[in-house]
Amino acid sequence: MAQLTILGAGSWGSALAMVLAENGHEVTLWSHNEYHAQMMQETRQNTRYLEQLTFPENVTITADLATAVRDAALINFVVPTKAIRQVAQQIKPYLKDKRTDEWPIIMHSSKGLEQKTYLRISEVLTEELNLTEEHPVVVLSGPSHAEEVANHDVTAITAASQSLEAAERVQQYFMTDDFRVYTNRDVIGVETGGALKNIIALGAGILAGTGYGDNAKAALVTRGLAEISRLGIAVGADPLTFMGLSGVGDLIVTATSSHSRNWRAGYQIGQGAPIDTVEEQMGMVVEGMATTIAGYEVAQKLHVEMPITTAIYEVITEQTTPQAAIQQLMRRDKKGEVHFTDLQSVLTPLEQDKGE
Ligand SMILES: NC(=O)c1ccc[n+]([C@@H]2O[C@H](COP(=O)([O-])OP(=O)(O)OC[C@H]3O[C@@H](n4cnc5c(N)ncnc54)[C@H](O)[C@@H]3O)[C@@H](O)[C@H]2O)c1
Ligand SMILES: O=P(O)(O)OC[C@H](O)CO
Repeated sequence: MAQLTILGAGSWGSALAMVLAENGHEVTLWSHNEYHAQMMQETRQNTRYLEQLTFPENVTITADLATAVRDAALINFVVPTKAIRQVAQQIKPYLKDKRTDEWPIIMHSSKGLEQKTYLRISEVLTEELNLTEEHPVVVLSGPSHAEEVANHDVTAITAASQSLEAAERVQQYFMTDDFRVYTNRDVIGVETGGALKNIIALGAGILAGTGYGDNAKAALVTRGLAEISRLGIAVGADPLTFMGLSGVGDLIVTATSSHSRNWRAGYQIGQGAPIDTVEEQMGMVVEGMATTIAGYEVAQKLHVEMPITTAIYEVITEQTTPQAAIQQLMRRDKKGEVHFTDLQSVLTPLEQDKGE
């Protein structure tokens, strides 16, 4: 059985460590917080982030990066997006030599876009770890609340990589009777779907907190998916990916569930909580706040129309209220719903670019 490492001992890192351990692998779970690591190693619980889980014996918890990384066959980054680059820089000295040693699979299971650069997480990892086409990143993404995975509820998820072989190895490591993994080649689509759905989940929480009902939620999720697809296609995603687990699947699970931290943060905003306190009060990462800013800025830069994202951006930057933002959205110019021909008009220039 393989030696596999998870970097980040929050709710998702802990749930994924459990999945791998239940498959018989030797798992090392790294926390950047020494006290937290020691408590988890002693009590075999992660009461701070995922209290229902008991770590199997074959999970070792450490705060020592060298121990975590040195002999790993797989290194899975599961830290908040804002910490990805820094953690990648920290592990660099302990990685094997790509030219001579067996190189570990580098993967991540986080969901976001880097602030200011708007890079996807796989791009940040590729940049920092000098990855090549021979060793591309694998992305694990899809509808998956850590709490439900910890409870052995049924989950289906996607492992995406430019290397089908690497994606299949990840599929093999993670797949259990209640954790089903599909492979996918569209890294751009899988990552943009996973990141941008957090914006819409935040919006769904805002709607619910403001008192709107199911019609509004369905409108938001459906038109939100149109926006996610539009931006995703503009950066090179396969449109069909947004119909899959990491697209509409993740949007449903996040925008319709009170398990979602993004939804809950939005709900508090809708209820009138001061915006600057919401993330801190949650005590866990709420990727949707930073992703809304990055998503809004990149849409502006690429001239992609994203009215819902813009409305949520204006609410969280306190330029407008949820009620005024919703009214503004409803009073936009009359539109037709997107048809296949519209999609073609987006795709054709992109296809031509690829051919040149
Ligand atoms: N929780 C879920 O259900 C779930 C499911 C799928 C994907 N994700 C994604 O996984 C990522 C991690 O989320 P989570 O739910 O585990 O978050 P969390 O808030 O539960 O835990 C975050 C972890 O990251 C650590 N951390 C914070 N700053 C750090 C830093 N600078 N360096 C190293 N570690 C740091 C924290 O100590 C904590 O252990 C996010 O991108 C999230 O969107 C979460
Ligand atoms: O709790 P959230 O909102 O961070 O969402 C968790 C996962 O991304 C759902 O797939």
